[in-house]
Amino acid sequence: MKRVKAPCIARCTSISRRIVTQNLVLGLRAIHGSHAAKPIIHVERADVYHFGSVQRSEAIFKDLTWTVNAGEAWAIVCNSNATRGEIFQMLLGRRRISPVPSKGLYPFLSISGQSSKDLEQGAVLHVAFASKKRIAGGGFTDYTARYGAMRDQDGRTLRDSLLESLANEPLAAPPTEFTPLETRAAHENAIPKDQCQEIDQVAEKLHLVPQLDLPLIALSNGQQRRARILRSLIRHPRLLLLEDPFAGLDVVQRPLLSNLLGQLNSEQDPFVVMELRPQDPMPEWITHVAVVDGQNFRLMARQDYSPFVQTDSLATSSASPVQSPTNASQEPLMDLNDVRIHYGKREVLRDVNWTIRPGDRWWLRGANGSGKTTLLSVLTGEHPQSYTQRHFRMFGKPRSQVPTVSIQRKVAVFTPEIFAAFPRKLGQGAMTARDAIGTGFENTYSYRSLNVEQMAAREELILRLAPGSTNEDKWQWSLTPFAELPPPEQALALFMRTLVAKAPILILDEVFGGMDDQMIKSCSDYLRDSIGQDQAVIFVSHWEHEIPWADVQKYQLAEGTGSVSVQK
Ligand SMILES: Nc1ncnc2c1ncn2[C@@H]1O[C@H](COP(=O)(O)OP(=O)(O)OP(=O)(O)O)[C@@H](O)[C@H]1O
Repeated sequence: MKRVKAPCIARCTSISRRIVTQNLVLGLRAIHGSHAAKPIIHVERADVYHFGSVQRSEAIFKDLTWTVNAGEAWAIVCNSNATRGEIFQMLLGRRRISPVPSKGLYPFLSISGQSSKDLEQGAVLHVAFASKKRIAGGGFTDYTARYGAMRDQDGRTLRDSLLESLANEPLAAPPTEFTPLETRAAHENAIPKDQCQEIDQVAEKLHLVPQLDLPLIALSNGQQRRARILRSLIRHPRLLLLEDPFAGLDVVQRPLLSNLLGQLNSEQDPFVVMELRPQDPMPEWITHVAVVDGQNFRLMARQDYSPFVQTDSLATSSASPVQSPTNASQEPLMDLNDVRIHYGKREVLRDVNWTIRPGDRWWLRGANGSGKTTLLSVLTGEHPQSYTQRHFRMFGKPRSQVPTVSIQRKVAVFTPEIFAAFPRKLGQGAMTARDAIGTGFENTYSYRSLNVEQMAAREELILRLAPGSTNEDKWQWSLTPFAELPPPEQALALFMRTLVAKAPILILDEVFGGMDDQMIKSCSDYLRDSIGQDQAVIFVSHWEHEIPWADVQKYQLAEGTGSVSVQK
């Protein structure tokens, strides 16, 4: 069994005592109130609005009727950017429902539905991964701190943060008639005896045990996503709402997580409702699908659902895939020999040998935590250890002789970290979509004025890729404050930011992760047909169907070891 730190046990015990008292009170109240099986979610012929809107024409959804019963497994698929996530916002009490459901939004909780009381008690938990529209203060957050010389014992670990969230947030919703008998008994007696033990158990199911005692900041993107699900599960919600749970997960983790969620839902502990992207494969265990098209909400049995897009390779659907030019004689843009990155004794990358030349099209692959982001931070010069590599040349010079500002102009980057960190200020000093795109010339994060040529390059890109059917629509879109755009359109703007300066190297890490099908198609077409033959592209994705080129060189990071093999 996993080693448990002594302070952790002490903290666990006090947390447990508090939870036990809370659960006894809440549990008895809910069990007495429960009758026959009641729906989990129930809305009937309701219109859904943002708070403050009154006109029926302003409704987000009209005539919404939806019932989720125990024994069913629901997925929501939203085909429109404007309404993505809105169903969950409604379920979280952040939208006005008219008329208010007479038996509450969650009849199974036996507590008045739309009041935030049951939500506060942790009965319904929501895990979303798309960036919030705006963040506190709206400024840029430095995502490079994790590349610093952090040792395993430094900083707040994942385990610390889980224990803190248990201590600070109310957990353990009241048991209901669907709560399994053993769980109900546990609620009534003295549960949970050892929160630390439970953290270990749930972490094992999510394949996160090795990460529990790592600094939180060190977790990779896919590890962080699973850690957020872990954080929710240990709080014992009765209903778990998950938005895009499979985005950013590698090919091994996706089915493992899907199986776990299917099992939890079938055990009704908790019930699970997911919102999936149209391009996501539908898990086997889903029995019902709700498709959101604009204001309409179409309900269907799983067998009647036909995916909006086929998950065939985008590359093979192209009539004329662009071939990489024969470029072996060209001077390398980047040349890495025996690159090694380590944190104390923890070796994240070793023996990395990679040559990137003009015109290359690379697909960088590897499991969650295999070191892709770390390797990219070496290529962008952001990783402090990029200076100390003995054999790392960029643009014909040793890395230590190339100023970071000059690298920023030559390497254009989109990563989930940049997407999350990009400033989302509103009001005075807010950037519009076109301002955000323009920051790509200097690869900065604040507004810069552009020269005439730069403005022309930006306009061309906006007319080609912005949403909208007319040039006027596209122009108007570009004037929208960046922070006001739905997350998929923010991703599109940051994709354009990467393209605008026609940098010699483009790094596109999970760039299509938050986009809708139409955007993916037009961005993919652009990458195939419109980027320069001399530009090199490094494309990172866990989804083969996202790769734009039929003819792509593959660079594989082997899981766990950081050793590298090259496949062509
Ligand atoms: N400062 C640090 N200290 C210790 N370990 C670290 C640190 N930063 C990263 N790591 C570890 O390095 C490994 C590689 O992380 P990285 O983010 O590069 O993975 P990745 O391949 O990009 O994963 P994902 O597909 O999930 O994005 C992870 O196991 C991570 O926990």
